[in-house]
Amino acid sequence: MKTSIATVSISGTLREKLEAIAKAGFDGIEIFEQDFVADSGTPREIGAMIRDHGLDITLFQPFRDFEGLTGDLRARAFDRAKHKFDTMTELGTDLILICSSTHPQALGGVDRMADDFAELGEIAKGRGLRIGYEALAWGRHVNDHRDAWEVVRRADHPNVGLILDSFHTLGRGIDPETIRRIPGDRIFFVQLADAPLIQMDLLYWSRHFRNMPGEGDLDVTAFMRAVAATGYDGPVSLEIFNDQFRGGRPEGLARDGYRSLVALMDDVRRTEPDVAMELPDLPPRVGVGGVAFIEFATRGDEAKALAALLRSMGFTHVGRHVAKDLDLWQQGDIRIVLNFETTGFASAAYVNHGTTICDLGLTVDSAADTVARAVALAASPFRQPVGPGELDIPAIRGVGGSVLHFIDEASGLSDVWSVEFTGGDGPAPSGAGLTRVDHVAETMNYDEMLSWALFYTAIFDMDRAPMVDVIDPDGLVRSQAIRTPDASLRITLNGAETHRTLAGAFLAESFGGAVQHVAFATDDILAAARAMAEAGFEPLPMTGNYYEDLAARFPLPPERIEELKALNILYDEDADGAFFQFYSRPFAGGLFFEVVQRTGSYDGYGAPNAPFRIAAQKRLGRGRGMPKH
Ligand SMILES: O=C(O)c1ccc(O)c(O)c1
Ligand SMILES: [Mg+2]
Repeated sequence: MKTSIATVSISGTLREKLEAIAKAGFDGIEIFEQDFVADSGTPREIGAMIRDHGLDITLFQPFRDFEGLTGDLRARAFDRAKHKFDTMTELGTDLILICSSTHPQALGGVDRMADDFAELGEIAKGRGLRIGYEALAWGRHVNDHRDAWEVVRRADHPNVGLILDSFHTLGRGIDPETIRRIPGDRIFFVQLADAPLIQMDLLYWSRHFRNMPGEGDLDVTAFMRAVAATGYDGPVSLEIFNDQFRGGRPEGLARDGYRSLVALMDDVRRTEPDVAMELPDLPPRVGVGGVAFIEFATRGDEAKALAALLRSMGFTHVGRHVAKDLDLWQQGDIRIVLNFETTGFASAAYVNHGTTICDLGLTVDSAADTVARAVALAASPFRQPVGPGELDIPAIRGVGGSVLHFIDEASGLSDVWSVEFTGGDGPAPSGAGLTRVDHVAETMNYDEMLSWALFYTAIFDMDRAPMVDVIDPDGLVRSQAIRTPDASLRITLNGAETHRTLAGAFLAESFGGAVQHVAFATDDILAAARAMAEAGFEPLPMTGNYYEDLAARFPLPPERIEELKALNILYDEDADGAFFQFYSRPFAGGLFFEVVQRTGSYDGYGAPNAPFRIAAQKRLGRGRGMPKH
């Protein structure tokens, strides 16, 4: 299998696109006519430039409105095609994509169209070229790959084959299993794209909303499994038309494309074991047991305020690092590391962002496999010199340049607390009854959300929940939750579109994406809130109106509402269960903590409460220079 990507999928000039595509590791490109026409080089020079980047030209496209015409129009279509054949020869590519006609005068009739293709196939053959026919989902007479295949089958010419595009098949709701019946050697090319499920005109949806496989809602894996089962062994190529990508960074897009393609082909290989595929070996998606630790880079007054906040939430300062300036705090299964070092990675994070969560530790099945899979999927490994007495804990780069460390039992890495910390191996203090990390919320620019969702779901065994809109009084924040099947790890990605939202202001102040809040789980939120109040914790104050509204929305007994109000606890429920949550006040530029209790199988994050939480936080400001505790 050769990997390929259409030049339309990436932003920039043709030269910038080629740099990024080659660097990401693709074998080839589909050259789009527009990219080619806009470049100042001759076809021969452009072909050479592409090959100089180590890339093949897997396809030249698109050629429109060819089949089903009569008289002069038909003759002109053949002349246009011959012209393109000349260009292809100069460029050095042998395959052209002909998409099904949308011409108002094109006639239907499978045999008529087959005759057109047989005739053009013969001309192509004379020049050593091949033509591939793709059904556009909005084609005038042909808009289904089964009909395009019938035209190709009847054309019965060795230089005429079928081109499949996952968008056109899946976007129209056509069962991809129908592909299994097509002989693999009659399929000349395969294009892949995903898309979010949105009700809209097919053409508009296709030209503006496609995204990388795994970033949308189409079953591209089922499509590719069916293709692989035919024995097809030609290029697998991404063809992504997306407005947001047109303005993105070429390198990031090419890397995401490569990541999505390798993850997809790896899934196909695991589910279609008879299919032979040349693909580097990579471990399967990684199972995650939960958050092992959360590390803050912090100093000075902010560090003192953070320690006081942790104490008021029931955490205990249980240990010190044997060699470094690190404190370990614990409650239940939650471990928080405060890193005060003035050299190294955490220090750099502090200098760049102020107090920040610079590192997340995840408990995984195998730390070594996690890094191997992540690196095979183009994630960046992270290394720091290992000091005396320290364990070498595998790590990669995560959101906004932060770090993800991986801890497992098999390699003894879970002993890090007793090995590296004095006092780190005592019994877990129960404190206010916070038991574990419920979720970690990362804030980022809206246009980075797809990329980070892909990062997590490609590397880990995690799935996306539907996107929800969070209404900030000053703009919209989109929120995308991803979680492991057993909810042992939940991450919410919050995409801010303006700097006036709370999330956007945090982004501006922290200079890029980062964890903005961490939610801790408890089995008894009333007891936890009371214990914390006694320890001096100051919750985010909610309004009286909120509780009036709660009484109207839910049939809760008045005493219950009074209890929630007294403790500033927010409430939500759905058909599956109930959700209770309260918040800390913002600290260190907009970070905050949350405490939650889930009952039944409530799986959300209290999105209906978010506008009121955000308004309350905005009333308090972002907590830079907040009074010392
Ligand atoms: O939107 C289009 O016209 C178009 C062109 C070429 C393709 O391969 C395709 O899938 C769509
Ligand atoms: Mg296509």
